[in-house]
Amino acid sequence: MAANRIEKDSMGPIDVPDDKLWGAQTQRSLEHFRISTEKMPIELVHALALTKRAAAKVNSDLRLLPQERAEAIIQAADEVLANQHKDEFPLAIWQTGSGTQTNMNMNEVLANRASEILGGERGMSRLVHPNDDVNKSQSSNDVFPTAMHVAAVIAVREHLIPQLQVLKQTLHSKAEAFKDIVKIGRTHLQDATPLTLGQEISGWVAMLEHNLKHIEQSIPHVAELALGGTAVGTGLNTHPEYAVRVAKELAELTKQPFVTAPNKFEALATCDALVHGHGALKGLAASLMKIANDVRWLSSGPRCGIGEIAIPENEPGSSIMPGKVNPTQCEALTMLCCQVMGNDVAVNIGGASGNFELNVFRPMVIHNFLQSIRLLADGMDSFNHHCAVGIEPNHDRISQLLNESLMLVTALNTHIGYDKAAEIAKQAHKQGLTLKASALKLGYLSEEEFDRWVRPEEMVGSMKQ
Ligand SMILES: O=C(O)C[C@H](O)C(=O)O
Repeated sequence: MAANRIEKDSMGPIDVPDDKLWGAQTQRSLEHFRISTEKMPIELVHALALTKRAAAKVNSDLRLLPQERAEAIIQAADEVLANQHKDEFPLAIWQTGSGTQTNMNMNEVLANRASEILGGERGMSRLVHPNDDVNKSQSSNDVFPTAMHVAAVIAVREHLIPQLQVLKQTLHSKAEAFKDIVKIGRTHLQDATPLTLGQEISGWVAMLEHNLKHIEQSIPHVAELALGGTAVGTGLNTHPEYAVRVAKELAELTKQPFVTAPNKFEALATCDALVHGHGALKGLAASLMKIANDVRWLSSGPRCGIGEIAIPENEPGSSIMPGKVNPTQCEALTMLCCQVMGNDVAVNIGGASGNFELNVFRPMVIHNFLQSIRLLADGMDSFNHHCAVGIEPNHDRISQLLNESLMLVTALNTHIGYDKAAEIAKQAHKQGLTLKASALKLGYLSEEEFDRWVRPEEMVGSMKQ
């Protein structure tokens, strides 16, 4: 057991383990919110350290904070960014809705560590104050939303978008490689007219292209930062140049397009940017769900399903059925898409529930947002490497199903009319005949006409993928 020291806040003294850098408010939160296992995500902790670093620099430049103290805070923040203090941020997502306790957790850790860097000690005789120095020109109400946006933009641009581009490229190569393979189409889960496998996959690629655009279009709003609004958006206790300077500093530190929010009241009172951004993530989940479902249906079998494509066989599928292999990557991807859609509902309800000057659903919103990004990015990476790259056509099965299909009859519409063509198809289906045999039996056309008119490869149109 580590020894304790006494830390104090406005509520009075409280014991804190001596080996920890956090202070009284972190300790109170730990004791009052023993709720579930979800902790503040590391991406958010890092974004908060970046925000504190930027604020200390700008406060020092504006001569509001002694340079020596600012440098110590910056060094402490850099240590957090280098994961040297990763056990110092133990707080639950399910805490105050403004994120104040996590903001104070960071303020306390940086103040105690900066004090040590300056040759002082941690605890009540520290040389750096959590509120007066580390939190200078700030309120949780502008700091926490800023850290949320910093974490979200970095996660989207550095983790999600690269994986989305890789999967899109893999599917594009498949669409090109399979552009001449004619197969039967399906609508309503019933046989329809033919298309090429390349055309079918090109639809998936176009879906991902649209998803990418929707996600990119959501970034500028998320790149607006609340910092400088302080408690209610008015900027009380800040220098007039602070908001613009601190956003610029964060943009330089992260190489991301951050700007100060033009309206701090909106930035504090809502989570609209993340609601909109998560909407784009939800859209991606909807697309991935359709793609993964199509892949597993097309690869179903191996003997008794559709079986038009083969996918990599990665691991045994069954503990009881020998030799069975399952489309497990599709299953993982569709499951995580469900989770992202659920997260979207939670983000929407949280975003819709702000009151007056502040939205207090923030830890939940950022927890869901970052989880959705991790799920989608890792999920696409896994699906790409262990499934999509290995998709191959099963030529025999594709031509078998194509030639057995009744909807090739659609090509006869323009020659003998819909009604006679329908009669041919229905008779073929009822009597188990091929289309040609049925057509000849009804006497609506000659064998030579059938062969000339019913040509699947000429039914796929000129739609390029
Ligand atoms: O923690 C703060 O800076 C403000 C707090 O969220 C509040 O508005 O009560």
